[in-house]
Amino acid sequence: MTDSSESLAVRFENVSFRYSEQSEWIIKDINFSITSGEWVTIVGGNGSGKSTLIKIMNGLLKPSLGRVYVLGENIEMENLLKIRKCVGVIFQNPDEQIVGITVEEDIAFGLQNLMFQRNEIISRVDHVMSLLKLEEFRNRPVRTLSGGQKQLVAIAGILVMHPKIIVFDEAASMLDPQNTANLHSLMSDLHRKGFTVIQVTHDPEDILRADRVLVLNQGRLAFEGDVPTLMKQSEILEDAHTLPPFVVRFKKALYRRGIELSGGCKSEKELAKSIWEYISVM
Ligand SMILES: Nc1ncnc2c1ncn2[C@@H]1O[C@H](COP(=O)(O)OP(=O)(O)OP(=O)(O)O)[C@@H](O)[C@H]1O
Repeated sequence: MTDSSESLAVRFENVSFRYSEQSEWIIKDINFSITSGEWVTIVGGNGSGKSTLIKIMNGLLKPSLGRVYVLGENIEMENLLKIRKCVGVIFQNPDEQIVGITVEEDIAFGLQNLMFQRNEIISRVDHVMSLLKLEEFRNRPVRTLSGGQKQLVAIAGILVMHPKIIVFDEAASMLDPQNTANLHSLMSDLHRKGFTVIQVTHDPEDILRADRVLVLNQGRLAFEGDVPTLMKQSEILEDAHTLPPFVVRFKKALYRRGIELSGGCKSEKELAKSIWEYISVM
């Protein structure tokens, strides 16, 4: 069955999920849409259902109730392979995604499985290796790499498949600051090129990069909207065991001390400008 609005990357319609008929509901009657090309960040406390939601999104789990559409198509058994090709997910633990012996073999695995031409495989693998600065590891056995290096290999293995929707499920959790910054710039690059980027994160600063944010609280969708709207209701984040970004906490702390800053505070630069304007008229 096909949904008419193919400009939507993902649509959840009244989706509920539980792992077995006897167990508790993990996802509770969730509705949302993600437009193609959007950057959506999903936050929420531990166990709030973020990874479960992602697994439903790429067909790894079937919703217990409701419907899920990816690029206009309802996820069904018959189109699972197609859906998984469209939605590339980079999970938190790279060991779950590593399949080849050497780095090069691991990255090429998905393409080989789908019988891509040898020249195409070589060109795509070379491209992602250079993008993620993995060339020096080309012939290394993956098991000899560090956690962070394995994570980069897992990311390469997804990017090489050219998915239209790329999900980063706490993908930076094993990366050092340098590689985290590289990953953020890669995500921005993918977003600029028109890919749909979905990020699951516990880092409050990531919220500010998103076009839109979904907040999960114990399996319910507590908020769906843009960053400025969420920042005006940052208690939604706190209720969902998630810290608001530093600039919001700082602005609030000043407010409690009687200092009310005007202007937006989407970045530290904007915050500094608002403080400058405040003290300039004192
Ligand atoms: N395979 C499973 N079988 C049964 N329950 C599960 C399974 N996987 C997850 N759960 C439960 O589902 C709930 C949501 O888990 P999920 O991993 O989706 O949360 P999360 O928001 O991604 O958490 P975190 O931030 O800690 O990674 C948790 O209570 C978890 O114990």
